[in-house]
Amino acid sequence: MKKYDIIVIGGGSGGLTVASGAASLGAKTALIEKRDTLGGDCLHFGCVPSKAFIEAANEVHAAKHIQDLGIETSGKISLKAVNDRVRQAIAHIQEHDSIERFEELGVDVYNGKATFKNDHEIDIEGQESLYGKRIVISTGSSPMVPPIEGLDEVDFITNESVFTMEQLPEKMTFIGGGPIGLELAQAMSRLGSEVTVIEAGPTLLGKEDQDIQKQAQAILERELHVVTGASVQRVRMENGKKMVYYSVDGEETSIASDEIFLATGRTPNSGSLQLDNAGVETDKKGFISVDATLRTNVGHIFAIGDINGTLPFTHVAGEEGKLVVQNALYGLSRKMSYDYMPWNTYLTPEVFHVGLTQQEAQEKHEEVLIYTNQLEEVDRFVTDQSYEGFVKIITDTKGKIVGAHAIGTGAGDWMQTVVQAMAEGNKIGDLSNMVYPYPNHAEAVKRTADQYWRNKLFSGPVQQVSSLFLKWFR
Ligand SMILES: Cc1cc2nc3c(=O)[nH]c(=O)nc-3n(C[C@H](O)[C@H](O)[C@H](O)COP(=O)(O)OP(=O)(O)OC[C@H]3O[C@@H](n4cnc5c(N)ncnc54)[C@H](O)[C@@H]3O)c2cc1C
Ligand SMILES: NC(=O)c1ccc[n+]([C@@H]2O[C@H](COP(=O)([O-])OP(=O)(O)OC[C@H]3O[C@@H](n4cnc5c(N)ncnc54)[C@H](O)[C@@H]3O)[C@@H](O)[C@H]2O)c1
Repeated sequence: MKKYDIIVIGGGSGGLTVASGAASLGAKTALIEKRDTLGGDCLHFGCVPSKAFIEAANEVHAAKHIQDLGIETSGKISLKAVNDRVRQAIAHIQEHDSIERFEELGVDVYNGKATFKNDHEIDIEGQESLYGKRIVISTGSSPMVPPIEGLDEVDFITNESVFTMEQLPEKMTFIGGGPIGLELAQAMSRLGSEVTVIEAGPTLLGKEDQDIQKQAQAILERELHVVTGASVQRVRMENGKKMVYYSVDGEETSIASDEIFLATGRTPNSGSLQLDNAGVETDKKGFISVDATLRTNVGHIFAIGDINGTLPFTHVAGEEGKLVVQNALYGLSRKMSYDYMPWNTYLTPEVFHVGLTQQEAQEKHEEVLIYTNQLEEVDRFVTDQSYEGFVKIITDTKGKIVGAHAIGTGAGDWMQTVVQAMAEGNKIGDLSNMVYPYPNHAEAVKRTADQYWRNKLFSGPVQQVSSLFLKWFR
């Protein structure tokens, strides 16, 4: 049996970070991936295809609206052509995540489904077993299929099938109004489908700051039919249409469409690992429980990425991977912190999030200060004619940033300056002290932060001392 310093199960965002990091540090490293290719969900069914798809849909949308500048356009959308572009993006990035590249880095890559034989030995379907001194589980997650009557009889689409569709459905119903549902619902609508989103919760984007939720929903409702607070009862085929029956406030209604897209959350890929053989514990939903050092209850087995049920994002899986390389190889107990972990939802306009929402901050801190700025007050957004949205920065009473949120075109890029400030322990006033080239989008951050000095300097003792001095000086 081959012996390794570290075995990584799952060749996605988290697993690849660990495998390349460990091999680069000289550890004898094995990576087991059940699919033929590396890259995981992010590359094949998640971030990469969805962002390529969204970009194509936004180009179609822009082309339709170019008439405002006097140019006529006509023609029909080819969903196949859109998805060909998606495949090109995947193929380009796949080169970076190729098996050959990882082998060159010194990783032994095994292709097959991994299961635990015991807490140190892993079986690979149809192949030899491996021994690992340390084991990292990074097997990701899959679309969660809720127990809705009829879903086993009516075909539905998920993020795993949408990027191979060739025909644009005339009407689509999305069940679930989180990031996956909304990003793709808006894209489908921009390509020309008539889209309805049915969300069980009281609002869309349940994890966002409430003011952001409100504005995002108002903007999306111009392009999508949105139903919130809905309980989906059943789905079934009727006269060639896919019917979704749901009720709001006890009143039942239905909607007919050509396709149903399910985006109701994620379920962990832990079921087939035979974790019991290793004694690794999961929570009730099957997510693998870890402590802050990302160790499971079995000290030499770690779990990172979607499988541990913390924040299901590619960059989180990557950061967790970096930490685990240190903890696993050198026996350290460094702790993972999610305090300044940003995320961005790629709607138009984008929705950016870092730290606490206003609601969370007000629960956690005795007093918080809220600074907001509308994008219509920032010249670059005005010249772009794209000034819908706002920035909100939340601080404690000493100016320490505890959360920041934005909705606006490109927010994920220009809000990054706030993430850097938070990570370096800078305060809101520091964001105002930087120089921003005029006219850029990040000035939205500066204008929000300027309010801190305005409040500090132009009210209270500083203003009083200043006016006394000016009186005397005259
Ligand atoms: C539509 C969509 C859009 C998204 N957009 C974004 C985005 O814009 N930004 C962002 O940060 N995140 C985004 N995400 C989330 C992101 O894709 C995940 O958080 C990320 O892929 C998680 O990485 P991971 O390593 O945990 O799992 P994965 O990348 O899924 O990797 C898990 C790997 O393990 C393999 N595997 C599973 N079981 C076994 C087994 N028993 N043996 C061997 N191999 C196994 C799988 O085949 C897979 O390759 C999106 C997700 C979706 C679905
Ligand atoms: N831009 C990004 O970074 C990005 C994009 C897409 C996905 N992701 C990641 O993927 C994760 C999963 O996304 P998601 O949107 O599937 O999950 P989610 O849990 O964020 O949202 C699922 C939504 O479906 C609703 N829902 C659940 N069951 C329902 C039912 N029976 N009927 C109606 N509504 C129902 C929930 O209330 C929730 O609002 C996200 O948390 C995010 O971390 C990130």
